[in-house]
Amino acid sequence: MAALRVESATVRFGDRTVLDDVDVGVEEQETVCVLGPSGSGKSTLLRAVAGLREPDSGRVLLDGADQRGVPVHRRGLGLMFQDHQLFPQRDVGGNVAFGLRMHGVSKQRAAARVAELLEMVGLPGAEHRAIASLSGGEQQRVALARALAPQPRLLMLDEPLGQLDRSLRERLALELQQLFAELGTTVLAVTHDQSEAFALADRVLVMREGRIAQSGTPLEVWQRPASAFVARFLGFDNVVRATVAEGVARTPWGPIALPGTPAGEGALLVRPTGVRLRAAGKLACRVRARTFRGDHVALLLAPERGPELQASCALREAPRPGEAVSVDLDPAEAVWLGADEELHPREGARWEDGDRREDGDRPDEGDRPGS
Ligand SMILES: Nc1ncnc2c1ncn2[C@@H]1O[C@H](COP(=O)(O)OP(=O)(O)OP(=O)(O)O)[C@@H](O)[C@H]1O
Repeated sequence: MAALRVESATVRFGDRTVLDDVDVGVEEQETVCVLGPSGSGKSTLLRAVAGLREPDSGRVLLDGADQRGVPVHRRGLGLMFQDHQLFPQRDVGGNVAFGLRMHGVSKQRAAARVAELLEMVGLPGAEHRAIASLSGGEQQRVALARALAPQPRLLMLDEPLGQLDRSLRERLALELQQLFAELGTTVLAVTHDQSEAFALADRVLVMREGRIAQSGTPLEVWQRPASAFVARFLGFDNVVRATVAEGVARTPWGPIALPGTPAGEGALLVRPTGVRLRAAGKLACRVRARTFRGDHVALLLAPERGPELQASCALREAPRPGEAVSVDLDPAEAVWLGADEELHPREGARWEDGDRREDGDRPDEGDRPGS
């Protein structure tokens, strides 16, 4: 039986439908991450499961039992929400013990459990430290220990690592994944950061305007985004309209062989790794910008025809901004995204012209996993 099942949940605020007939399942010991742009309904879904906002229609089942009318504190959940901050007047131990004492655990047993939990989250012996003396990352660890303390049947995390800088976030995401696996914790987490979701999750749900746009393992979603929306949300910008006939997609960049794809119009993604620099490639381009990403270089190319292209190449062969290059598009790195999607330009595009980003001093440039 699934630990959590959300069936046809709908939540409205006034005449706005914020959660629209959503179905979600989380299996025992599974970590599911809900991902999506701001305002897509992620927190509302979590709040509906927690009982902070009853759905207007549909059901929330925990271990098979309908939770309608069951108050938040009787649902057996561990909550680590942005609006559930630590108690600043209690020390670390007092914060972690809070839920235990509420459940009537004796002082002595609570103290032993607190010590064990602080050890687990990497803060051994921190019981008597003041909350104000902790760094952001340490506070997140204490909040996690507090949520885990009563051994919840479902741990719910809302932007668990949101306040932290990127390198700490990635490290903690990996630590959390290991911890949840060791403890056998069942987790439903919300984040708008795909690298965090992909590091943590057994399965990701991508939300769009109150609905589930895609559900799958991180690898499935990464390899086969279900729509232009999901592809762009993951940071893939090489998405264009194309027409397929006889196994060939006609794109503004030229034809790409897609054997077996049914004829029709739709959206096509070419991954940056599929834009190959060649001595005599079929598509001439000028390099508009480049960014160093550790083990490779991300290029922004202005082709002689069609929209700009993101490309990825090795450090040693990276051309300079302004240089003329030519590319071939590798059909093995092209994904047909289907016919039913209008093409939205992605919000907040990060590219800028010229050489400015060459020094790689902008830490947020590395946040598209694998791109
Ligand atoms: N109590 C409320 N009253 C009215 N509208 C609300 C309320 N709570 C949320 N909304 C609206 O519902 C929509 C979805 O909000 P929600 O917080 O679930 O999105 P989200 O995906 O978690 O966004 P973010 O990543 O910014 O936290 C938003 O447009 C928000 O303004």
